[in-house]
Amino acid sequence: MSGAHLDEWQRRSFDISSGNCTPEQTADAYRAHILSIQYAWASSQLSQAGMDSLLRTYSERYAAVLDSDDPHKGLNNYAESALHLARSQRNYSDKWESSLTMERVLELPSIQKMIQTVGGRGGSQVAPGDVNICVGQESIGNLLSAPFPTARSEPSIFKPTVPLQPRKVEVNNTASYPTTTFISERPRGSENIPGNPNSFPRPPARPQPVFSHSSVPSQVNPGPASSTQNYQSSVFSNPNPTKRKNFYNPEAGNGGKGQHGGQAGTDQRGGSNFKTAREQFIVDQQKKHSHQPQRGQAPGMSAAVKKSLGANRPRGTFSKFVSPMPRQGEEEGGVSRDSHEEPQIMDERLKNFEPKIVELIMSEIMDHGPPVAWDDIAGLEFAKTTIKEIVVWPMLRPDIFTGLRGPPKGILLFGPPGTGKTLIGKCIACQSGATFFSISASSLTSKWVGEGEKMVRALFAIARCHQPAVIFIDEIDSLLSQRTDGEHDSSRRIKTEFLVQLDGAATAAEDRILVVGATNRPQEIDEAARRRLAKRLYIPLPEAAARWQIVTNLMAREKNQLGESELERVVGATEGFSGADMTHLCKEAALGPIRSIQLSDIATITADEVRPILYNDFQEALRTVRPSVSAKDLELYEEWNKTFGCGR
Ligand SMILES: Nc1ncnc2c1ncn2[C@@H]1O[C@H](COP(=O)(O)OP(=O)(O)OP(=O)(O)O)[C@@H](O)[C@H]1O
Ligand SMILES: [Mg+2]
Repeated sequence: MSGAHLDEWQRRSFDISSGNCTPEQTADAYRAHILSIQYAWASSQLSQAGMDSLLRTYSERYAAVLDSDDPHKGLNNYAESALHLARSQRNYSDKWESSLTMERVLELPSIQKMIQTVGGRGGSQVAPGDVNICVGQESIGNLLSAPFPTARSEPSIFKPTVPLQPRKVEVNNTASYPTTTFISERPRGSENIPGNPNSFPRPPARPQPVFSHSSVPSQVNPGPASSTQNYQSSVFSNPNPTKRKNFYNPEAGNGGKGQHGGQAGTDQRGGSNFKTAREQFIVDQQKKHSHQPQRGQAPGMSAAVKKSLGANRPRGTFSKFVSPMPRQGEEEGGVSRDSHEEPQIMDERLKNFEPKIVELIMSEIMDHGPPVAWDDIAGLEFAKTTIKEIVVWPMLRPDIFTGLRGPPKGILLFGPPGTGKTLIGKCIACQSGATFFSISASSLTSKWVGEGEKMVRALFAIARCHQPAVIFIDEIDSLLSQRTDGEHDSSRRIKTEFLVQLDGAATAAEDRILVVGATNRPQEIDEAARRRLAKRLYIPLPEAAARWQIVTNLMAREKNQLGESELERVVGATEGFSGADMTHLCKEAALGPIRSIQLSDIATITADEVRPILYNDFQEALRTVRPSVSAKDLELYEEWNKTFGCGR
């Protein structure tokens, strides 16, 4: 380095090390050092290696002073200056401020020209309300360009013979010039916000908005009718009417009054997503109903639509009552019923029932669970055929199932536990297409004396309103067990009411209500009820073919290596098993591959690596799964079937 540079360098270094420098001076000194180093290198007074070394040293020291948050040693101004930089950035959230002021706007050439134009046409007659100037994005251009050429061609507009009233304009008389000017400074983007208070601040003493459609007829001295219309049409000949309206007539969106206000409101809706509360309600209702599930049924089975009727809704103290009544216009027989629910009117036949009870019954309507097809029920061919004959066909062709061919009004499915009685009930619900009520005995028995029989009456009344209907009562023995002397009066009354209703349903030929009861204790059913459940179908334990089908159906969904002969051996080993036992056995066997996995691998093994189900797994499972129906029990069922059953 040159001598001068070195002297300067030394002086600065001395200053820094003296300890008398402020952080600002230290930083300056280091910055000067860095510049000197660069200068020395650029003028070949310093080698590259020396420059690198010195630059690194002094850059670090300089940075240390800048970033140090010790007020005696550092500036700690890095973040500050960054924030300062950030603050300087203009962004859209900054409030936009126009450079136009009240005073300056009058100096604008266009304003001057306008003033001259008006003045040249006898400006003294121009009332304050004739000129409105809005300083904003587009409004000034629109106002200045649109109305005045029109005004020139139709001078009557601006030369009213009757002195004009102070009118619908915001007046700002800051200047001595008689023309009334209203200047509004708006933040950018506020013009599309209806009712935005920023968009048009108005002094309270002047309640009418500028160019308000609704205010024009009432505020302006009418003059010639055509004048008013021309005036308005020229004012609103904006290529973007919606925008203009939003800006000038914030009330339009709120259902502006009067001819123009109404129109503006309509236009605005057309241009935006605004909906009235009623429109929104209708849209919501349509959406809701378009998602309402319909019962699965064959095409053409419109008569057999199952309504959910509120069964999907969670029940609670405050849950809204959904009337189960058929809608107006719905045919009595339910033939033209569709799934579209609308607010329903109370059915005459149900007016005597408490809504609470009706709702409770409606909540018992079987929901549309996973669909069950007839083929999902293994075996039980006789029962299935009979039920189809009694339930499905008469529902489809009520015209030919009349008179003696009329179907029975009551079915009893009885048999050992786990043989598919409830499954058949679900299948009827899915396949018959009738309104399906699934009632458990417990829902009909209430702790309130007298409620139970009301429930039974309401149940049948509602079913009558929703014909064709199937009332499925699982475990019917608990509801219709034999009446004994010692039993409680209320349960006795429920039974009696049930029998009466069952009788009514059975004798009313035109009613299409079918009661299906299921029980595994048929011998406990009251004899009067037994008579009314005329078709008593035995649901026996599955035979070999049915067991085969159950295993095949279940295994089809799993990875397995079960050969034909092995399957046969499984079927042979499960004599006396119910359908539920077979399902249990398959579940147990399916766990075999999982049990064979090492405990250490269970967390990491992929589903594909799990081995298929083998015959061995069934053998293992057969060690733990036993039939749930004893031979003795079976004899009782066989006996009862022989005595009361309708099977062959
Ligand atoms: N015939 C069958 N075909 C296919 N699966 C069956 C059959 N019978 C029973 N199952 C299986 O057993 C399960 C229990 O059947 P379900 O509930 O219908 O028996 P249930 O006769 O109503 O018994 P319970 O008298 O104890 O009420 C069914 O979910 C089904 O998986
Ligand atoms: Mg059952």
